[in-house]
Amino acid sequence: MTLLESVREPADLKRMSHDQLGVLAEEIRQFLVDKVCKTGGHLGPNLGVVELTLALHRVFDSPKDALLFDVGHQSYVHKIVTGRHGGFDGLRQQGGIAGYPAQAESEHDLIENSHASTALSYADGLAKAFQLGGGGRHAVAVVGDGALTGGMCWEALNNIAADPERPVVIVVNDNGRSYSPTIGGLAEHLAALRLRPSYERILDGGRELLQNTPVVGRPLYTALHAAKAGIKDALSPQVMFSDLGLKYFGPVDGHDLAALEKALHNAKAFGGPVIVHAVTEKGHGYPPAVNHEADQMHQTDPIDPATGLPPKKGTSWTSVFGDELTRLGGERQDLVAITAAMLRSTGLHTFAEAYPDRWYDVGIAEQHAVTSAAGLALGGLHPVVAVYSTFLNRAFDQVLMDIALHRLPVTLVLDRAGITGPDGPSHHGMWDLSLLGMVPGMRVAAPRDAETLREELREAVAVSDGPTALRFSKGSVGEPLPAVERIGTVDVLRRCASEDVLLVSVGAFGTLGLAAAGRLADQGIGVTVVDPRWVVPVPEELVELAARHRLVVTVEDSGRHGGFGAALAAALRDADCDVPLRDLAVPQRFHAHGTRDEVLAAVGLTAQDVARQVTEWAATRLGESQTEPASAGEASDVLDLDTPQD
Ligand SMILES: Cc1ncc(C[n+]2csc(CCOP(=O)(O)OP(=O)(O)O)c2C)c(N)n1
Ligand SMILES: CC(=O)[C@@H](O)[C@H](O)COP(=O)(O)O
Ligand SMILES: [Mg+2]
Repeated sequence: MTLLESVREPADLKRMSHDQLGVLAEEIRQFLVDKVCKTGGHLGPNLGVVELTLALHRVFDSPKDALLFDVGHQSYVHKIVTGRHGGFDGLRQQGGIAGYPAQAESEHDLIENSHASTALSYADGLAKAFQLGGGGRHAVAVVGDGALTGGMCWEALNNIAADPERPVVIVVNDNGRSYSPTIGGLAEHLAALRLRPSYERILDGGRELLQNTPVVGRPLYTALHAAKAGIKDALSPQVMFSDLGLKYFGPVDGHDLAALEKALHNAKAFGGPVIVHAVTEKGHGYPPAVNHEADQMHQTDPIDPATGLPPKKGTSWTSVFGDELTRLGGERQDLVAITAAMLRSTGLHTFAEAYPDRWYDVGIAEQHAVTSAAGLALGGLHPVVAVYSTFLNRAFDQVLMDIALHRLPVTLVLDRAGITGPDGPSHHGMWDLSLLGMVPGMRVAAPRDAETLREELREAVAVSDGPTALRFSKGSVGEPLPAVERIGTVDVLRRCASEDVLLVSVGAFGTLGLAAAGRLADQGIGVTVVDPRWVVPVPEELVELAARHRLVVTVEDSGRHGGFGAALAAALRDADCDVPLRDLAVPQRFHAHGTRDEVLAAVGLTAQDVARQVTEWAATRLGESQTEPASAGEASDVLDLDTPQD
């Protein structure tokens, strides 16, 4: 049995010698590479926190002490040492362990957030609860240098520092990277500090020598120590942190277990809010990750462990967006781009390479991204803010009150909209339509393929009297879905003369809508399929078209509450139209991880499910005549004109 297999709980770590822990760390690294190369996941971040996590579980007593991981993508080692190493073959897979902490998996997992910059706020709250409960417990938060660029961290620090006895231990895991390299003034401070581990080692060595030198040694050491303190204060955010009332320990080599334990023990004994600054390397110990040119394998698909290379994938929505924005950037000098620490994963890197002065990385700071975009627009520019759909949640008030209230020309590009899959409930982009549908003056487009993405992006940045947004899925963009006709802004994808059933497919669900219509045609049910293209506000010509049908069905990869179907139903009511409408959408609950297709199947959003639902509704709404399946060879009694071959 390997040492890794022998670890069932954190207490097992406390019985190990440092030599054994060194062997264990290497076993864990090999284990992570073996498993995550097969399943995909956050390989780089977790390779960087092996020693740190071992030290944390040796010094503190989880779950009596609360161990919190900001974002939580770097919690695989924590899962390994809390009895879950057997679950890694199913990592991020349906029914398998999550890629983030999960309360249902372990008493050691407290927060499953995955949205960055929240751990310090949880820690502040937990620490207050521990103080009220009689003390003796610590709230320990591991926060990355990237997460530390998020505004909530500074709100929390302000509160944590308010009480000199607040039992909070903040472990800054400083590897110099977010998804993108970490930016900003704080990053500069941390970088200045990062230089110091060697400086500390030199001084430690000098201390040894001088303290053993008779007569002159000790006074000389005292003078040097004073000089060090002066340099340290001048050089470090220790001044910044200590001015905030936080004791600073570090920087500590985040791969030196003994040094980490020493710093954490000092922090634990301090009795008030402290910061331990650990300097780590993302991907540490696995060169394909350390040297990964894009993001040090922040998040990787399944890869060949020997080469670190993933299998070839199709053209992504993200790359279509990035390329078209770069083309637009050559035509429009007023276009500028903003990322929140995710330059490449949102596809903005091509624009950034082409126009180095017209893009901004604001750190993991979506609220600032949106309101600074408002500032750029007030300055006469047209900003394009690219974020993942789920992270826009955080900046809703900024969209509402800083952009829309001023009717500013800002375009939000929401990647990973709809069900994303392996990252689980906090990453499914299922709230953007519900949120943006509430914003006065907001216009939202949902492209169905590469061509409509290019077209709708151009339409969006052409709007100058208010905000616009585009939303598209994670992954490959799929086959072209040509229209047979355009009515206003609405594209007809499949025409049925009977005008019995109108199926409205939103965005990438155009494929789903056409496949369902094909199944229904086989049953003699004629369906016209349309793509609204612009889904907020509901196009008037769509309301008119729907009013002419006997049954309207909408399908959308977004939350049902406040989704497109709900908006179309309201528009039909406002038009005094009582055509029955059925809205098929993502149920308003948290959906566990799995592949995108698995999660969609679990909520009935497949062509088969949609066809079955429509058949049932048609039977009740349209009477028997529409549901008599045309017998083999007999033409169905529904004329399907111009029906494209499926
Ligand atoms: C609000 C929010 N925005 C963006 C992300 C996407 N994201 C996940 S991890 C990450 C980088 C985190 O960097 P850091 O905190 O330094 O941790 P590291 O990966 O370096 O260990 C980002 C941007 C997120 N999870 N939450
Ligand atoms: C933790 C985080 O927010 C991302 O790293 C998340 O894993 C999304 O990754 P993709 O960029 O693969 O969608
Ligand atoms: Mg980092």
